[in-house]
Amino acid sequence: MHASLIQIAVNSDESVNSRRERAASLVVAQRGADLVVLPELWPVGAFAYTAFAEEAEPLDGPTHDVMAKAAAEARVWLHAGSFVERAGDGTLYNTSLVFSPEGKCAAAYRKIHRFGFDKGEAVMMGAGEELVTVALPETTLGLATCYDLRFPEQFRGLVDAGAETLVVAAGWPERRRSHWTLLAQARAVENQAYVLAVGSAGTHAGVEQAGHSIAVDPWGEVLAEAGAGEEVLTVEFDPARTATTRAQFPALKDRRLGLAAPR
Ligand SMILES: O=C(O)CCC(=O)C(=O)O
Repeated sequence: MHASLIQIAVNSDESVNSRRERAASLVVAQRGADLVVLPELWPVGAFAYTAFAEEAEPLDGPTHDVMAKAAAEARVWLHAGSFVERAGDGTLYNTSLVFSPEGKCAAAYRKIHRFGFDKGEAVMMGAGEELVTVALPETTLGLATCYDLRFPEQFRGLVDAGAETLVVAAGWPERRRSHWTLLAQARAVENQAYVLAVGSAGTHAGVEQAGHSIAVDPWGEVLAEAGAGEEVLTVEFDPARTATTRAQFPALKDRRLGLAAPR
């Protein structure tokens, strides 16, 4: 399988419309890939909290339409990263969309773990309540967004639901880049799954983005890693290796669930 991870730059001096058009061109240029992935909240910027309400869109808004068209034009499966969704009741969500090569929306995932503690996304957005997997012809994707990467139970839940390739769309800050790389490898090793973790580049709202998108195999080996700037990271991988790794080193079968609480 050939995946293209689009580490787009999200800088404050570019408009949302311009970046949307640029992202679409980058997707279309990946024709020939099987899967293309964009990062978290790339239209507005993951830390541009003050613009969230103004740039919020319905599920079938401009980002949906532009990305559906780009997926169909490129004939690829497209994880279009996330955007600020305004639901029917007015609640904002950090929502990722996945499109088929025909441009049909195959899945929507609302970020489960909101970042910011007592500010930003954590107080401005609603939390997703559902795990989301997407069955591609070659592999089943399990979806996660940025801060979710710190919560192994979400990934185990995705594996229990059949995920073989874990896709993380992020807007991870440079300040904690060492955590990003370490956690991406940890999620791959403990779940014996591919991890495709896609961050953004650039600086917005005063927060420098880490870049360093990374593809990790089910043994925890790094297959490819981007630098800090805008870049399309391409990676070839054999999806069957998830099953062979799990069969040859069957640690997932040794899980002990339902242990007694300490006395
Ligand atoms: O967990 C982190 O260090 C970064 C999380 C984050 O930036 C986010 O979820 O938007």
